[in-house]
Amino acid sequence: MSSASGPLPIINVSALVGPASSEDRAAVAREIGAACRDSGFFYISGHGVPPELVAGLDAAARRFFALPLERKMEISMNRGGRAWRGFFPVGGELTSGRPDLKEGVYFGAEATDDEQRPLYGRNLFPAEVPELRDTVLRYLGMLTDVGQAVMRGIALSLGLDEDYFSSGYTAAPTVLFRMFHYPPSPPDSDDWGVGEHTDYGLLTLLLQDGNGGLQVHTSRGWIEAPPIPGTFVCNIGDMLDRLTGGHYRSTPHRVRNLSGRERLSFPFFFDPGWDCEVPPLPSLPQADGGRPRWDGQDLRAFTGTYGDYLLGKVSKVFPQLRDEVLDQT
Ligand SMILES: O=C(O)CCC(=O)C(=O)O
Ligand SMILES: [Fe+2]
Repeated sequence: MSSASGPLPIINVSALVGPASSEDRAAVAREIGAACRDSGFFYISGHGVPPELVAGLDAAARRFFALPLERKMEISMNRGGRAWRGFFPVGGELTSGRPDLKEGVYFGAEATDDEQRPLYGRNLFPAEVPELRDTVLRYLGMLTDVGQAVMRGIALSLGLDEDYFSSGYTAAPTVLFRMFHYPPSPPDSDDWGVGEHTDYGLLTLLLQDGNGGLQVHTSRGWIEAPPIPGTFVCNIGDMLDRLTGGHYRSTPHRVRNLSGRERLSFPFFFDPGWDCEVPPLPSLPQADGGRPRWDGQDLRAFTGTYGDYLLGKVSKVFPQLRDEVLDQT
């Protein structure tokens, strides 16, 4: 499969993060809207997340992944129960039914054990890398603010009030965070670190190390989304595609690590509240005339809450957790 190197826009979102004039916010919102209608992928700069925090996260994650497998298994996902937190080893996660060439740790907003819903609860942190706890929790807090800021721009770009999401779908957002380690793939490999997929919710904010490997399926074909220091890759998920009747694209992407080095990445998912239904916005007509999606799924046909949607997806990614999660729902 060929993949041209294609430019995705870099959008400075500082006017959405801090105080700014409504003209400056509207200008950023226009850039975001154009990127969402085009490939659904763009880079953000001016987000205000300190480089030391990013460097600290990378260093702590590298320390964790360098541990022997049995140490990492001490925080195995099997121990996270239906909170869906913890470590999974290489081959332990499926994308589109195939095992991925990566290992990782799932985190989310920190909650107590008595929270009564799946995919929510206490995080599992490794005893051997004590600094990971504060680093991850600080990062989650900052990225939640960045997520709200980008959603302000998305609201404005759709002609909505800038607080449309923060006072509704993201008043109590579903926040999930992962750190992934992709061992190097042989140069002739057919296997994917993450197979082709779209993300499930509203926004993904991805931090990747310097090794590259992310590819995005735009209307011009597969293009690379190389790492750009100081930025996050931002892409929109299925719920924003559904809300906008297909105007904003939830675009397929995939990863293969051909760098010959260990690749780390950190996707942060900023999604609607668990109990929210996310029907199409009445102000927008359907965009794509029923064009079939990459996986044949019809996003408009789904009924239920975002929690229902997410559980359906999770049970395909981690079949062994399905019974645990679904039995207790
Ligand atoms: O690791 C990456 O660069 C992307 C990961 C990804 O697409 C995902 O977790 O949804
Ligand atoms: Fe993704």
